[in-house]
Amino acid sequence: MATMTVTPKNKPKKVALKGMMENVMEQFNSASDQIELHPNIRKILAITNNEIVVNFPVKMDDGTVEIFTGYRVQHNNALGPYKGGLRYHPTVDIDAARALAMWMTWKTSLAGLPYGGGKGGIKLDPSKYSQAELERITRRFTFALADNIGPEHDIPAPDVNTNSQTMAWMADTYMSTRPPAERTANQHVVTGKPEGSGGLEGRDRATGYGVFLNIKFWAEKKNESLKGKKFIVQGFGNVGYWASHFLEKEGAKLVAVQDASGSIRNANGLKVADVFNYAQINDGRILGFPEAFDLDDENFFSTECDICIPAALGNQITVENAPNIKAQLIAEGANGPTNVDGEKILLDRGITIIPDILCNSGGVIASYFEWLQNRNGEIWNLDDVMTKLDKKMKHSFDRVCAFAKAESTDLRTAAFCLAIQRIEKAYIQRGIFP
Ligand SMILES: NC(=O)C1=CN([C@@H]2O[C@H](COP(=O)(O)OP(=O)(O)OC[C@H]3O[C@@H](n4cnc5c(N)ncnc54)[C@H](O)[C@@H]3O)[C@@H](O)[C@H]2O)C=CC1
Ligand SMILES: O=C(O)CCC(=O)C(=O)O
Repeated sequence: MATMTVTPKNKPKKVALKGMMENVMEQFNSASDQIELHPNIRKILAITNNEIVVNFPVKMDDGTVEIFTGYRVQHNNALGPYKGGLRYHPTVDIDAARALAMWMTWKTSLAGLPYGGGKGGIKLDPSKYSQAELERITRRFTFALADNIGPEHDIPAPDVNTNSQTMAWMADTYMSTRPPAERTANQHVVTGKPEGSGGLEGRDRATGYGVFLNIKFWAEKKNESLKGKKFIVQGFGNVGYWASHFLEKEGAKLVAVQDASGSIRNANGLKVADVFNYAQINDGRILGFPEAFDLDDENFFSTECDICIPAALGNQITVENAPNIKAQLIAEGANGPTNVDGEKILLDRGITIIPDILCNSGGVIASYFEWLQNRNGEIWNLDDVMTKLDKKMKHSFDRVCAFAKAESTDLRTAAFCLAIQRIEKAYIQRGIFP
């Protein structure tokens, strides 16, 4: 099934992206204290390597010119090229890009990939632009970034409101800036491309599948079945939809969904494919789905359920709603959906959180497979992709759980410790910081 076209919210909702940098720094500092990170390496990892901000003009359909601001933050490349998505959203700014780039560094490190971390995007509301305008915006942005990205330097991918079409435009524009003999050899400048243009079969579902796998591993550890478990999902785009799809296949029941248009619920279960199909013909919005009741956005997270999957934006679970969450498990599909203060409340209440850098790492792992496929001139099949993904995710899950148990700490701190330790080791091995 294709990735749904998603339009951003059209009504006010609390989205406090401002605190994302403070959150990721608190998480980093607490893990660094725990592992007694080398002070020099701590200094390096606490800041971003490069921050690229570009203002570029684009001609609109009506002939006027609009200026857009795009960002690419390259946090760290000690383990390999910068890697991470590009987001098109009104909340994109330098602070959000910095925080998201840092999370990418920890995510790629934890997953054992030969990558560092980067992230970026354009501050814009894509619902206000035609497809032709979005294509021109993407191509101008890529052209503006061209000297700062590259298949062995910085490799963007899809994120909120970007998809395989966006990546195809980016690859095409980037390749056109290279000398003729090098053009097609550069298609792995981005991952998440359409399958006909170097993309990997399975990259579309990889993040949601990875979220599902983490939930399955958690249930197996508790000797519980997912059959009949109730779950709620915030964000019904690429990640939220696919996570729901795989959970439903395993017998779990979707009981509430929230997207940018609003929230819906049905305690008897919402059919994932029906909600998806409804949104497809409704500008990507779930609100108004006939077999559901509307739900106040404020009450979404307090819906009765076993599993809660935030798969939209950052800072969604906070001190305001954490006390009312009913789920036993938060599986973070989004990046930074739980802020540090909200997390303390959840942990005190005995709720397990599978942290973003572990839970949603299926996407970047599949991106790595796509990059290898392009680099080696291969075409991988879906079965191989899913099997390899499964194996890698299980390995990460087990390592994080084992570390958390051995150190009597929570899963996020464990994931951060493992991720930072791998980077520390690389710096030390190079002999730069005796
Ligand atoms: N696409 C990928 O492969 C990966 C995505 N992620 C993260 O997962 C999250 C979702 O990404 P995608 O599914 O790719 O994006 P998407 O653009 O496909 O979907 C985003 C969804 O969030 C909803 N949304 C937006 N604002 C909202 C709000 N204020 N309240 C409730 N819902 C809202 C949208 O309506 C849409 O349903 C992001 O945090 C992203 O960084 C993480 C790893 C990989
Ligand atoms: O696939 C990728 O390279 C990165 C995806 C991403 O942006 C993320 O994991 O947050």
